[in-house]
Amino acid sequence: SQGDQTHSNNLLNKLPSPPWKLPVIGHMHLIGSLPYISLRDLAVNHGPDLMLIHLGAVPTLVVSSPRAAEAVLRTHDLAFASRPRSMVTDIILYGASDSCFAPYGDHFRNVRKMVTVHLLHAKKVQAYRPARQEEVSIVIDKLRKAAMSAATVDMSEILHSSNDLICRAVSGKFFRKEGRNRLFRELIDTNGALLGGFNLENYFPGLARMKLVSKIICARAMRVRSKWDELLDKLIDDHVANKLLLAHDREENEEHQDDSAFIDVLLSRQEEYGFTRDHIKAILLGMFEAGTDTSYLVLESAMVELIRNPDVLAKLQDEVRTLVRRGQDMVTEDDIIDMVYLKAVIKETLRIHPPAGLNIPHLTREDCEVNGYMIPTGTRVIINLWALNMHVDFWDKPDEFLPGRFMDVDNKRTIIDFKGKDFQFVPFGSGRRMCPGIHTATATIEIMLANLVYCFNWKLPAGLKKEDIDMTKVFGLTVHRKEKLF
Ligand code: HEM
Repeated sequence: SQGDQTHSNNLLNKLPSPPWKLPVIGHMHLIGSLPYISLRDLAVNHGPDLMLIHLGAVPTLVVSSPRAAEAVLRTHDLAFASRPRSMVTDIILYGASDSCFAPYGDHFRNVRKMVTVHLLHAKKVQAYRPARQEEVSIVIDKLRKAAMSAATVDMSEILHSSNDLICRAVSGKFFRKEGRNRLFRELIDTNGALLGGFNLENYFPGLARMKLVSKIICARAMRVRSKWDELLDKLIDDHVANKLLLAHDREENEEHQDDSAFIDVLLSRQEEYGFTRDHIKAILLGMFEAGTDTSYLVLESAMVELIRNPDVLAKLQDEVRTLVRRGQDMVTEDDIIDMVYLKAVIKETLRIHPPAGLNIPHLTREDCEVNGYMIPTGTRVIINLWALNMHVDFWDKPDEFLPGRFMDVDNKRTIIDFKGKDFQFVPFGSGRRMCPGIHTATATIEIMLANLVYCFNWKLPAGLKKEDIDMTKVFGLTVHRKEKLF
């Protein structure tokens, strides 16, 4: 009601906020092409912990310090655990019934349980070991061929195929059938552009209510949605048809490990959870969306940093090559356990290049007091994960790539965890909305990176210096490099 709105605005107006707010667009003109950097720079002067920013007509709380992030993601986790809805998520994600954009409630808890208990828990991640090894060896073989003819390789393209690992886990071994992997890639890219970024309709709800504008937005989203729909329907039908066959195979194989694809697990528990076919599609789509681009971007950033920092690359190769038994063709996951420097390099990559610079927006479910300010129900909240990773109170020379900062004094283990407890470093978020894919992601990144540096020595194409690597980034649901890495 009008009264609630006024009450809410009165509370929000007490928060620190940058001046220069304009009519209609609010602070929008202050946000550059990389919002996490613009927002950090604004926060330094206008709200180092909490800052209110008006993006179009929508007031948004921006959280920029580890202290404030802890208050929001841990102390008041439950109050901050919902997600804002938008026309686009409603269309593309079947009424936001997936695991990423579902508002907090019974359905969300159900989906989250399905995802954490049956799809992404540590044991399941273990069961995918052979599949990971196989997918990594496909990449290594491609590189061996290129190396033999001393050809320049497009690393962005090669590493993009680490997405195949997730597509395979989600949809089964035969995802390459009929060029589906290529279609996945195309659709995931389009989704990222639609769901992430600063889409106008999210910030000008008035605009979205206008018939013509909403027609245009809907048409764009519907086009993507119908392509997904077709692909997911085919996948589901295939799997239903194969179910009997699979059940038979299972009985044959007593030593069976549960490496069945997410889609099969979902279908086998559909009734138990009361999921509709649309729910299943939304959950599958959410997994493709959240699971694919992220790991590949970390790998690409890691390779960029290793090329820019040859001493780090040498040290990493030394560790990996020492710990792998002589004569082994490839690194296995058993070899990785003691590779401490490898883990430090991955952490430092996640710190400087978190694939999600800002987390997925949260929405408050009730009025809640944080740091002396009352945050009203229904407030949109962004946590600037990148700003936490760069915070000068917590990091020495934050701009420099120094994996050693994550090693303990004896070089025996890494320090500062990314499991959501050290709030200066939460690249996976923390609390009820924390990334459930953390084990899958780390397993994928570790085995791929270890093999890349074990099997090959790396340098830039002739004539290119490391200063020449273009570090320009592009912002969407995830943060991409503008130029490919050769
Ligand atoms: C390096 C790789 C990855 C990073 C850095 C990452 C990071 C994140 C972040 C920051 C969030 C949002 C947290 C929040 O809103 O507070 C998130 C959510 C999520 N991630 Fe990941 N992620 C990665 C890989 C994966 C993978 C491989 C999967 C699945 C296979 C996955 C599945 C999800 C899901 C389902 C959510 C939504 C959770 C919810 O809303 O309850 N992620 N991730």
